[in-house]
Amino acid sequence: MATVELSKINKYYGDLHALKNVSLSVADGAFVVFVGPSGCGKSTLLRAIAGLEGVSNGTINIDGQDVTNLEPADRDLSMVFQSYALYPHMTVRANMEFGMKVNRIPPAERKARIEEAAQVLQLTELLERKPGQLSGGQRQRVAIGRSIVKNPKVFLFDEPLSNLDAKLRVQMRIELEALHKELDATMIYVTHDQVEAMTMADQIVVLNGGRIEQVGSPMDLYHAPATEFVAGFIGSPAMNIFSATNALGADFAVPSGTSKLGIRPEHVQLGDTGHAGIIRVKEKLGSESYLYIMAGDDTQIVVKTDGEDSYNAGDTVNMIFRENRLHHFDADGQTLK
Ligand SMILES: Nc1ncnc2c1ncn2[C@@H]1O[C@H](COP(=O)(O)OP(=O)(O)OP(=O)(O)O)[C@@H](O)[C@H]1O
Repeated sequence: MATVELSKINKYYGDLHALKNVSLSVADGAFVVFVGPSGCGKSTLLRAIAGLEGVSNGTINIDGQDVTNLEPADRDLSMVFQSYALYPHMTVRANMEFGMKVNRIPPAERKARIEEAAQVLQLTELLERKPGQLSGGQRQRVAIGRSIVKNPKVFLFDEPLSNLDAKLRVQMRIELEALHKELDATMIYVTHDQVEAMTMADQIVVLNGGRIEQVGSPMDLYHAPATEFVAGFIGSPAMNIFSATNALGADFAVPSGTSKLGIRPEHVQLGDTGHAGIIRVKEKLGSESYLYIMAGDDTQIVVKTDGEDSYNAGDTVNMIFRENRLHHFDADGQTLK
């Protein structure tokens, strides 16, 4: 277990400024998730912590030690990749043992660690199989097992669940959360799936264009996004964001300097009075539905309803906005307090 401290990290790939002055403190035992759109620098930042990628300037401390110029193998961390990166010709046991052999862990200790990890990850029956004889989820568990047996100070995960089908992804997500509690380990996890971020993280780090946009607990980010970008990125379906000066926005009393307004789909209700709109599309998800409503001025508002509602595409409806749930953004995309 360990803390991770990043201080003013910059990374250039030629002219491309991929990481811009990134500073971050990861607490001992925290589960921190990096999210952001494709190309925002998530993987680069994780690989920089791992030592797989050098930084142009700035420092990385793990457990109080400056590791900025250390080789990956000397940083005492382990990384689980999207591709699992298992050795196909080796059994599960040999895959898990390999790193420990390199680190000269004695055989009895290796055996004990493998058996313990196999039990936690339900791999005991599979230890003598080769990766080709395993399902995707089982392979992923082996990749995680290989990390656990190394007993690292910090676990790094680079989109480890994105090759799994939806059901298995949810299962593995829950297993990883349980594992985090059981090991009490510091974990840093990269994903572009904001549901994974919301459900797994103690702290979410939202990256945008190589910069940290906001750091906070999932609920902080959901309820108090610091910027329009975070407001639009966290939450599914996304927050409705519309101009403060169009026909819809002009109806609200807003703080001076407000350029745009935002409201989450569950904070708009349908009733007998309110802003009129026409339902363009209704998406039925079973337990809930999303109504895509045209509210004039080309403003589309998404409203979340329960799965039992009787609205249909083409219906005219009235929307009631819960004004205490409105978010106000200035012209620079900053949230107005
Ligand atoms: N080896 C490299 N050489 C040059 N540019 C790179 C290299 N690796 C990444 N980049 C660029 O750096 C930026 C950040 O890339 P990075 O892979 O960290 O993004 P990401 O947020 O992980 O994206 P994704 O979700 O698509 O994996 C991108 O513009 C990318 O094209």
